Amino acid sequence: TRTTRPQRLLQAVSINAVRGDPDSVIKAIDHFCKHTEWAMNVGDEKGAILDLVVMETCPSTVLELGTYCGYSTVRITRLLPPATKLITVEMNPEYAHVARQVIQHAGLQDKVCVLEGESADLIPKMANMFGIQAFDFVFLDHWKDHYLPDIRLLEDCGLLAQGSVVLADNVVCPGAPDYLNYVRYNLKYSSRFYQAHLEYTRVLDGLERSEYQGD
Ligand SMILES: O=C(NCCCCCn1ccnc1)c1cc(-c2ccc(F)cc2)cc(O)c1O
Ligand SMILES: [Mg+2]
Repeated sequence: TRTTRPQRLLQAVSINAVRGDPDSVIKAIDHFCKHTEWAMNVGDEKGAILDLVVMETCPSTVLELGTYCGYSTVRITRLLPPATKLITVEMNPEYAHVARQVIQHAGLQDKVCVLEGESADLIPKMANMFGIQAFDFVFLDHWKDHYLPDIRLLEDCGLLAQGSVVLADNVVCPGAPDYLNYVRYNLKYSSRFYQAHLEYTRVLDGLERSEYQGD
């Protein structure tokens, strides 16, 4: 049977990227998506904004919702100091399997935990599972209609603290209008928009950075 797009992306990584070198993994995926086959990674343009927000946040606990093939997982984790941990949630087992191999190729497997399952089921268990209080940085890149319910769930589970930064991909395309309305007009958040383009295209898109102001 035909291979899947994530499997073809992984093959491009295993052929073109240097084991243990996260930047070569990122470059191999971007090259594959620009020249061979589009895939829904955050990409290089929005990825550079993601890098800046991560670096200015200096997080010690990170949550990503929506792993896909692990591109943004590698982008974020390569910037984290040694003692930090990144938890990433993927409900599609096939995506999760490819992501683990991409993350391993980058040599970052010891700093990443790929959780398979629904974010709504997993979020309430995270404090106990990992012995954490709050996440310093959250990257939203899963189903766009789950952004709002999941940020509310993170609040209700006490997993956001004053200064926690939530960065959301695709707030223009495909869009997350209910989420944008919530973070922009709710006094619990200080929010700003970063205009960019849909990965590997000229279609308008952007990221929304929302800082939790505390309860
Ligand atoms: O749907 C997206 N991501 C979620 C994938 C499934 C997540 C599963 N999951 C993981 C955890 N819980 C649930 C997405 C889509 C597009 C896009 C844009 C234009 C277009 F024409 C087609 C597609 C671009 C992105 O950047 C995206 O992120
Ligand atoms: Mg996305």
